[in-house]
Amino acid sequence: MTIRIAITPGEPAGIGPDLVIKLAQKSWPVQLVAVVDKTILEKRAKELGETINLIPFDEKEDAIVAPAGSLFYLQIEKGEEVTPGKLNEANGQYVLETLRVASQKNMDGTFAAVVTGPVHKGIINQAGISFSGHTEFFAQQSNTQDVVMMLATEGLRVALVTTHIPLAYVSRAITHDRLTKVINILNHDLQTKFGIAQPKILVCGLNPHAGEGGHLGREEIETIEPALDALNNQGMSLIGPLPADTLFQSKYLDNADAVLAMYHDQGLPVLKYKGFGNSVNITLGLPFVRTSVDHGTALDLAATGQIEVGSFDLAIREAIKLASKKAMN
Ligand SMILES: NC(=O)c1ccc[n+]([C@@H]2O[C@H](COP(=O)([O-])OP(=O)(O)OC[C@H]3O[C@@H](n4cnc5c(N)ncnc54)[C@H](O)[C@@H]3O)[C@@H](O)[C@H]2O)c1
Ligand SMILES: N[C@H](C(=O)O)[C@H](O)COP(=O)(O)O
Repeated sequence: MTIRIAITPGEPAGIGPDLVIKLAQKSWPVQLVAVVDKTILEKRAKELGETINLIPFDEKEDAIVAPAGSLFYLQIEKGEEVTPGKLNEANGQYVLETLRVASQKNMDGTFAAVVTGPVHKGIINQAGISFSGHTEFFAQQSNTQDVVMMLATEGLRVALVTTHIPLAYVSRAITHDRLTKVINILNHDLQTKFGIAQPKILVCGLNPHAGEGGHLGREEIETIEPALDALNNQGMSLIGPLPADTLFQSKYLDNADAVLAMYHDQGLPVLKYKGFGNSVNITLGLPFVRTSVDHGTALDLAATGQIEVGSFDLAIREAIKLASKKAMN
């Protein structure tokens, strides 16, 4: 059976439409369906000097693969005309609607996965909608209490305890309960989605030098160590809390399956330094498969043709892999 995957191009003034147009130039072994206002893709294709044949998606028909240069689309009306590189809050609601529809149609089984292009969190908030990221939005849409953001590149996986919150809130968000839930999801998904029987997870401390025995912060002693001890006693292989500044070296990473960072900019700069443009963002713990790019809207490059498509390509390939595995179980 042919798998169907939803694609949301994200912020229309950014490079999301360009990515979709470029990747539709090749053939895929699944039915890709862009959840989009088709006029955005038509206009951007013209600006890029590319051609794309857009086919209306009918969910009642059997899933079929589109030939190279063609792409199925599910129409969502945009707010206003799009100028490449220029954010317009009048399209904030449109962007969210593409995500809402993709989420709902993953929940009802129409699609086997969703691959998201980059959105601009700021402009959605400026449109009056509180939004911190796809990860949190899809969790809310699917009524999932706890999900985990994990980015992966060749040789490194980094998952996060906290995601899109101000640094000032991080310490109080790292609780025994949150750590336990995140680690359970990470451990479970490494086993079931990535086939690792006994995942080895390196866990970062929060403070410099993992708190230096309590002299540079006490979260390690009071919260992180007790949570890791309890989970290790249940049979997990968690190592830490380790100083985050020295754990990203092959001595530790070669024997590990993932690193768990306490906050966004503790783990992701390392991951992106190693593999920016060749990494994928995977949401663990959701009831459906969701992957995404490792980069943002790159407003400066919209409609220039100067973009790298590696991360989006990888995000689609990873979604196909994960959705195929899920379909077989
Ligand atoms: N998956 C997502 O939705 C996602 C991910 C990261 C950032 N963002 C959002 O994107 C917006 C802009 O963020 P930013 O400026 O920090 O990061 P960015 O990734 O948009 O840009 C950082 C730099 O990388 C370059 N770049 C990014 N993607 C590229 C590509 N595919 N090919 C070539 N060059 C590329 C840009 O030109 C820029 O110089 C923010 O609103 C942020 O929240 C969204
Ligand atoms: N934290 C992600 C990154 O730095 O690549 C990015 O902001 C996207 O997050 P969502 O998938 O939750 O939108």
